[in-house]
Amino acid sequence: MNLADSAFLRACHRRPVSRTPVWYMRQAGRSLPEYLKVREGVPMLTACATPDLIVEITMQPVRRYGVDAAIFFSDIVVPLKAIGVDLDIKPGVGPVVADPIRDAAGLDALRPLEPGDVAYVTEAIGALTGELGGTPLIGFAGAPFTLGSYLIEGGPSKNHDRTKAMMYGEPKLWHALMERLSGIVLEHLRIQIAAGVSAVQLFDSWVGAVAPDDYREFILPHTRRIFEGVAGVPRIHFGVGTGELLGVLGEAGADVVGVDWRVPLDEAARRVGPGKALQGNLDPAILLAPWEVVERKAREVLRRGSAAEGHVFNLGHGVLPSTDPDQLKRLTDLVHEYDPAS
Ligand SMILES: Cc1c2[nH]c(c1CCC(=O)O)Cc1[nH]c(c(CCC(=O)O)c1C)Cc1[nH]c(c(CCC(=O)O)c1C)Cc1[nH]c(c(C)c1CCC(=O)O)C2
Repeated sequence: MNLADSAFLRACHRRPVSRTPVWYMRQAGRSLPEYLKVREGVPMLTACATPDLIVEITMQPVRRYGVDAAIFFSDIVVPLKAIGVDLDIKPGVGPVVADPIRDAAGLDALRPLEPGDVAYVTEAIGALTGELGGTPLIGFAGAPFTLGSYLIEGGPSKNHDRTKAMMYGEPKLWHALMERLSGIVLEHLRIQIAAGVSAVQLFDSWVGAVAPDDYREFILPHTRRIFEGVAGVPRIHFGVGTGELLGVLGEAGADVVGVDWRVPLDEAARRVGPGKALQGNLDPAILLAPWEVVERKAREVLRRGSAAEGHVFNLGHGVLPSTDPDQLKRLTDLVHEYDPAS
């Protein structure tokens, strides 16, 4: 099948589809026994820099579930590690940064990214596009706010206090940091597109912590620059807890807006405005409930999703590690059996 005819790319472009496309954030990972097996004894960031492992892990959920898109196996901190930022991913914790950025001198750690820094990414994407055939591959990057939060806080954070303190208290430093990160993110996405990905997703996972006016002032110019720089493939923009931000996210320039489970998709379509497809939004925790509950809730997502100009079925955030893979397989089949014209 021709890639451009894939249900996923058609839905991103708001064209009619014969079935609703589906993939899952974090579809590759700890809920899969075959993932745990190949990751045995291999640190996360080592796996992310090893083309054979990247290819195998990216393919695992495609083989098992028959999803309509693959997502490149990596992490949002990979480009930062690649330019020499001293960080690690601690199991059960997340990214931890050795020297958090707190002042202008800290910006020196962020030099521009060059293709040679992530040659393993280019190599793995080349191999994957061959293996995937007609299944699109999604490239991704973390957005400047979410990456900035890890760099400023030094690790995962509940309230992003230091991040906001810099944003409100030192706006010049904040914008300088966002500018450096935008440059790195933009280059990382361009490298992935040049290597052959069919779509890109910008993960601004923690941006729901910010009010709409502050998003417009402190973040929007930077996300706009990124999306303008990668026109040519569908651009997906995702964050958690963004119900109040959906309107302003719609202004950032993506083709598809990812929605978490807190806002039903028909309401999200109204908030985002015309000219966008939506992606989402089953609560990942629902997959821990009996199948009958999953089925009822998934049908509700599909029904409400039909109010959007295009709908890519997904969870409202990543697959939880304790998810039974059989539930995801059944869910994938259910979405495929649903008639989007009904
Ligand atoms: C915030 C964020 C991170 N990383 C990412 C985000 C944005 C998406 C989101 O909001 O979930 C993005 C990411 N990280 C990973 C992927 C793989 C692709 C996919 O979606 O299948 C993607 C898209 C692999 C991973 N990234 C990570 C794992 C688990 C580590 C492991 O398996 O050893 C995987 C499979 C580690 C990681 N990296 C990060 C966290 C919070 C964690 C979890 C820490 C933990 O609980 O163990 C930072």
